[in-house]
Amino acid sequence: MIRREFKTLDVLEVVGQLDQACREAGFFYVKGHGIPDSLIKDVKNVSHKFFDLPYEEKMKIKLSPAAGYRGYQRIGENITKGIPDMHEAIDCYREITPGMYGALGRVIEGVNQWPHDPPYIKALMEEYISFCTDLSRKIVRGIALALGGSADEFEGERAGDAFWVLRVIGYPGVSNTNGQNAPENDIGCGAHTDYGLVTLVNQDDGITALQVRNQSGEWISAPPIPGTFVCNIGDMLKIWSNGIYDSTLHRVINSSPKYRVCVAYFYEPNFRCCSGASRCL
Ligand SMILES: O=C(O)CCC(=O)C(=O)O
Ligand SMILES: [Fe+2]
Repeated sequence: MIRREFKTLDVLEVVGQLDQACREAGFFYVKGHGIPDSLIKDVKNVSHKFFDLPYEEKMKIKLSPAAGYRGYQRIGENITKGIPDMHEAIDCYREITPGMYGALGRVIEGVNQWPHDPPYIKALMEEYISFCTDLSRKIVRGIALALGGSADEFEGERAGDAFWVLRVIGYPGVSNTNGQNAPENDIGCGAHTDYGLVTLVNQDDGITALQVRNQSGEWISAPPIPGTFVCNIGDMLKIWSNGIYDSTLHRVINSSPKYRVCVAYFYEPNFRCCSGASRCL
């Protein structure tokens, strides 16, 4: 009995902290999340190995309409507000079998394209995605409570079968020309808000590149804290919270000479949520 009361208090405390972070910043760190540290690191290590490969190798899993827009995207292919981003990436989505979502889903039907080497990468990434889905669901349950709803407010028809996205992103370091650092830092990812519910950012330790815009309009760094995820709110959660929580602008500038990897997991509503479910919006 006493144990139970303690548990309720713990939940209330975390929910209170979530509420404050979502109202004030739209960004927070998540620790004690239960995802094994070894898995979090392995995911980044295999990503580094992939981006280290020659361009022709990476192009073997090239993103294409025929592959449901899944696969490798070369540097500069991703555009934010008209400007090419200085990153390369592997884009993955919840897999969609033919006909699953009718005509609307056809464009994104397909399975993810994983590098062939190392052979275990597919299983590793799929395990990671499954952990991220569970963790995101828990965070969103906490957010639902923080908004005064029931814990499962955003489950079922809304996000019970999240159309998640995983982006494995690589940002080249600042090049060293004639022994001097280049004066200008390229924008790794231009200022944007994420469009979904919540994002889990698993970034390389030791490189500070992610920047978040605060309420005074200043860019604040969100440095990596080992063992944690940076989590941020997307536009759909802003809408579902009636604007009580805001999706915050952020950008990436890798000023370090080191190549930086970030594996970003985006937890989204169900694919059909806004087209088929009567409870939505
Ligand atoms: O690289 C990062 O730290 C964040 C990337 C990001 O904001 C995004 O992919 O939406
Ligand atoms: Fe983002």
